[in-house]
Amino acid sequence: MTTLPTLLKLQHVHRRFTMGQVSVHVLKGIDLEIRQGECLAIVGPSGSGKSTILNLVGGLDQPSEGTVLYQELNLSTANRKMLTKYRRDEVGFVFQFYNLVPNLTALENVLVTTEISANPMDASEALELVGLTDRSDHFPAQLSGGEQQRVAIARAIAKRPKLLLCDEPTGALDFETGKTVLRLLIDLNEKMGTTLVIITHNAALAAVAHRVVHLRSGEVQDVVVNAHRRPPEEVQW
Ligand SMILES: Nc1ncnc2c1ncn2[C@@H]1O[C@H](COP(=O)(O)OP(=O)(O)OP(=O)(O)O)[C@@H](O)[C@H]1O
Repeated sequence: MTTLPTLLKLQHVHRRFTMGQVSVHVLKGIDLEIRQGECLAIVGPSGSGKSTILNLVGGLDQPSEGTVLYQELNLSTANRKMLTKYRRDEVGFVFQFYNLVPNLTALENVLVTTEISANPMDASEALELVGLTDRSDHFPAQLSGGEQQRVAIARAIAKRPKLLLCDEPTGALDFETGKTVLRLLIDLNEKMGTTLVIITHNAALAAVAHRVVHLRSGEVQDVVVNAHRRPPEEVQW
């Protein structure tokens, strides 16, 4: 994986949040590269700054200091319009609690994305990729947690993002269902070349990634290349 080109680069990134008199220094000088086509896991204890990094990488937030570069685009200085375009065209998001629209069917939830994307796949094709064609007309409440997460993944990938950002994607699922969802994400990474970033507090999950970033108190402790990646089916947690 070492020869893959860089897709996204964080340089000396700091993030402070100020509330009244109190300032919290959450990210303390992060240097990190995300490479094209890799599966990168970011692990660390609760509060270590994982979601804060994901928000910066996803163009949902900007650093207090330092640079976030997506290819030629400087996300740290980009204006709102540029960030919106970046999120719309380049990034898919998958969250722990799916974030589906409850009164839309599975297909309509995917259409929400495809209708505003430049080069989307058919919403039905995206549902087929996650194995849910027969559930297209079902509402989220009629689907299991794992199925809802698969709809959320279909929604995220339907716009063919270069980068798929997953925040605790299996966090609300039981062990077996979690493995199915993880398998789906790994397949997307391998078959479609989508760059995958998975953040989790569950270190065991990181065995499926090419590289693992260990985060502690807002600093990168180390970045480990997984010499022996495990298929999701073999991961225990
Ligand atoms: N908007 C904000 N305002 C103030 N503090 C914030 C804000 N966002 C995050 N923080 C603080 O930054 C720290 C890191 O939060 P973050 O959500 O990035 O951690 P995390 O590693 O993703 O944790 P978890 O695994 O619990 O989701 C926490 O102490 C949090 O309270």
